[in-house]
Amino acid sequence: MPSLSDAFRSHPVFLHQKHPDLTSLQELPDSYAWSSSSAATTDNSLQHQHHDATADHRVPVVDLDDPNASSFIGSACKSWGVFQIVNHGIPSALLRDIELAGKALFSLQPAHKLRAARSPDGVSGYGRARISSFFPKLMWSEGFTIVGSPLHHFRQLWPDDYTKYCDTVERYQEAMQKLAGKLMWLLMASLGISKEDLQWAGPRGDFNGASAALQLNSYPTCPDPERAMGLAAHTDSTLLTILHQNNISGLQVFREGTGWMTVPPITGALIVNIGDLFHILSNGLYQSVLHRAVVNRTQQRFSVAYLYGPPGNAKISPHAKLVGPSRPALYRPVTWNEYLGTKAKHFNEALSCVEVCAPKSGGLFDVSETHNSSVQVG
Ligand SMILES: C=C1C[C@]23C[C@H]1CC[C@H]2[C@@]12CCC[C@@](C)(C(=O)O1)[C@H]2[C@@H]3C(=O)O
Ligand SMILES: O=C(O)CCC(=O)C(=O)O
Ligand SMILES: [Fe+2]
Repeated sequence: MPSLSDAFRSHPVFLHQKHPDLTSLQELPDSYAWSSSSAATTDNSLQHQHHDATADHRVPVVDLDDPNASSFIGSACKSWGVFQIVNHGIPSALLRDIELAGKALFSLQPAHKLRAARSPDGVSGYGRARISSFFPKLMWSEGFTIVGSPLHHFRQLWPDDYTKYCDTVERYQEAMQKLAGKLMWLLMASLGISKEDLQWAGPRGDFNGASAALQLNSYPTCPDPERAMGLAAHTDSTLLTILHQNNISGLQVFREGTGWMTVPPITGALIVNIGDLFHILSNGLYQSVLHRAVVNRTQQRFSVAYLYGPPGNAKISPHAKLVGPSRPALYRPVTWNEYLGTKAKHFNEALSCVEVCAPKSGGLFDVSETHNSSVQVG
């Protein structure tokens, strides 16, 4: 069965590995300047959105212990594509431990971190975001991707001390896998899809064989945050992503008609966002949300994304229950690896690459405008 580690073998992404020590820079180098003036007031402004705090303008928060959680999640997905969850069952000590592991990793000396550098055709390891190759400017962040066991890379980083960090990552992966399965069924229930209707979830409906990547992100303090970009606007190529951010804000989601909205940190809450594969599965009913991370002058920010996808051999297509004479299937079947390959080549156009027919502008499910506009540098 193809594994996630094979995804980039035929689509290597070449990024110059030399990473300056961002923490030592007093001024923003031109190679990191996404906008020319710090007084950017256009739509692409990198500044945090100042919005009124009415309920419509806040990312929904769902209590997973609420008996109506599934229908709240359904409405959140239709109108936002993202929501925060509380009472999710992940112990706060585990969230703290994974954050400490990330902090320890990113505070190693630059040359030391490169011992665990990601190779161009590999998926795991230290480096810039994969999407960097699509932009003329560099992002003010560093990342570490883990698929499967971190043992090999962690041994390079901490020859005497790797077991405790491996243990944290394993516990985190296990807890996230369970939570992701639970979220999948809440999402399915909100669409009227039951266990019998989803073959690839396995006979017990536990999504055994599902694949995932764990992405640790660090956003060092930045001397000129209004002109820099932490992580450029993108959608995740996942079914869903579960994100833990430390108590420093920076994540923004794009909302049609409103623009960029900050997702405020809530202690102990996790953020869930819909990815492109769920967008396909739901036949466009739940749209994958465009998001980005901005940086700030005074506090280093960390985030941990659990990028969850189907088993390697599963073909994801619009679910039969969501397809009918008045609603034809909008996307063709794809495996996760095929989709990651398409993303590696076409980035934010990947979703339109798997559309069944050419996008019709102004159509009910036409998201191409949002996705196109995201690649512009402001
Ligand atoms: C399983 C995945 C999903 C990946 C690629 C691969 C491993 C790393 C993931 C991310 C994490 C950071 C944003 C993103 C856009 C990136 O550059 O690397 C993600 C990408 C995707 O969602 O497409
Ligand atoms: O750091 C964040 O808030 C966003 C991270 C993200 O989007 C990702 O890792 O895919
Ligand atoms: Fe993301």
